[in-house]
Amino acid sequence: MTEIEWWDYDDADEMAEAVAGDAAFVIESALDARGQAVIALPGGKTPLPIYQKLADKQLDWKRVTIIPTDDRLVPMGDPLSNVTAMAKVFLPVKARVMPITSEAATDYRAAGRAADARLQDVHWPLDLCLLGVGADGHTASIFPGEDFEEAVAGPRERRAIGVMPGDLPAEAPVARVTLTRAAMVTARALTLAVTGQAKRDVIEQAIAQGPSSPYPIGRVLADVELPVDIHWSPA
Ligand SMILES: O=C1O[C@H](COP(=O)(O)O)[C@@H](O)[C@H](O)[C@H]1O
Repeated sequence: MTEIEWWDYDDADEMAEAVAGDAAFVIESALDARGQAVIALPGGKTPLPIYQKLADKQLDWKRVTIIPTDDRLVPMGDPLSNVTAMAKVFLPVKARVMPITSEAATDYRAAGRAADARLQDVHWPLDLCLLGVGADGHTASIFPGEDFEEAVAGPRERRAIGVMPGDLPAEAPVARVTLTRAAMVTARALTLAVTGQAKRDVIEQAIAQGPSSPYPIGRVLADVELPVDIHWSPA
């Protein structure tokens, strides 16, 4: 059973400050130990204040690689592109922001294979994997649907796959590329940052269901070997 600790905050700004502080500590430790750090950050809207507070930290950003936990198959620059949002904040501080999608891929599965190949060049495991959660219980871009089992229980060495959500989410109704569960849970630090009571209810239910949870976040968090921190604020 996974050891999970909840951290509650009054608001999203307070949560962002704490999560950015923890992430900076992890990055600093990796830089001290290895001279480089590799972290995965979630997309969507919730982490935007965290990006900014993290980028404001005095770190040797040139030696930090940032990859999205997942991305939508849209052109670079599109408002739905997770890596574009990260690049806007972290390129000015000179971090290496690495896309996991490319416009050249012919279909979502090919895009997933290309991402997996590209990620073989990155130092592994991740120093930090920060995850978000959707109101429907998806995390990164692991959704119920035909690619679900492959994403949560595929070969351990596979780092990324292409995914077509069974029900396309209204806020971003497109195919995706996502890190696999294996790539995420082998990170040296695994952390979630979420807002809102509805998401908290879904996560608590998913954790209680354990490995048989129909929610992606439940499958990802079941039987994780390292302790997991969940940062939460009401809005
Ligand atoms: O589609 C996605 O959604 C989740 C949740 O996003 P949020 O805006 O509700 O915080 C996100 O974690 C994931 O990376 C993203 O691609």
